[in-house]
Amino acid sequence: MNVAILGAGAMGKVLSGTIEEQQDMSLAGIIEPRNGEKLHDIEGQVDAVIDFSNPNNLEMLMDYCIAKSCPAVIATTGFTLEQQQMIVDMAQQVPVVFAANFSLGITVMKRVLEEITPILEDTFDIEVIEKHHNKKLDSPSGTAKMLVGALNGQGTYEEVHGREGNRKRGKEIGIHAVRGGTIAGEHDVIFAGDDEILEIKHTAGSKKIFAAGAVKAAAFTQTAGPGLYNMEDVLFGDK
Ligand SMILES: NC(=O)C1=CN([C@@H]2O[C@H](COP(=O)(O)OP(=O)(O)OC[C@H]3O[C@@H](n4cnc5c(N)ncnc54)[C@H](OP(=O)(O)O)[C@@H]3O)[C@@H](O)[C@H]2O)C=CC1
Ligand SMILES: O=C(O)C1=N[C@H](C(=O)O)C[C@H](O)C1
Repeated sequence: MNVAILGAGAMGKVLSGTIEEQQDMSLAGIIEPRNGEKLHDIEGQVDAVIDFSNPNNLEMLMDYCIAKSCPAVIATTGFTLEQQQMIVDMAQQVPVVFAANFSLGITVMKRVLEEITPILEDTFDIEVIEKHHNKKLDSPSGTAKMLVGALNGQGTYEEVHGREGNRKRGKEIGIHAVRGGTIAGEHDVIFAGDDEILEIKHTAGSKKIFAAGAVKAAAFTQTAGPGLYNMEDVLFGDK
């Protein structure tokens, strides 16, 4: 299959290397919108577009994928609620895999959190700490938001970002974003109880894990009908 990449930044470059290593995949093109390049500039067959770029490029991605009936793998984070709705609408017409994190470890971590949170939530305080490189634009990370969604499925907790000031801790989940150096991505969920702490933590050793997951997602779209899918669907076949 021929895959186009939207975004020639850090992830776009790692992903192009990963695609070139695949036996049954080739790179149809890598598009950098900041240089005025457009998906429609790509000549030849495109079987899926993988987007690791910026929310500002969503309209270009939608226009192209709908016009060409081309599946999309959306890895970009930091979309507004309105843009997330645009992705839902787009998925009525073409297969879309949309996930804040394409690693196997985080996909499993989300499942683990959904399982254990109901057991712990009445007696343990929950805090989320994420750490990323100093080039990252959006905070907190898309993954942290997704994990908080799993922790706070019923919406019973106040979500407190970067706590400061003087007040007692309430029924809340604290969310903290650290930025520095070249950290590929770390997500730590802390359940703190009386005299005991349970931590569930994922550390990305490099950006390659996200590229590998995105390639799996692109392959998944080739046999999927129009619809919105996540990494659980890709890795565990939930749909
Ligand atoms: N779902 C997942 O598993 C993962 C998701 N991501 C997400 O992928 C996205 C890209 O990450 P990464 O490659 O590290 O980021 P980079 O900043 O290295 O690359 C982003 C690309 O998008 C371009 N871009 C940036 N701002 C704009 C803008 N305002 N309008 C148009 N284009 C823009 C950049 O151009 P320029 O260089 O000129 O700024 C660059 O080419 C991020 O949203 C990140 O959170 C990252 C890793 C894993
Ligand atoms: O920008 C990054 O680098 C990453 N972004 C994603 C996010 O916002 O969660 C996924 C991963 O943590 C790396």
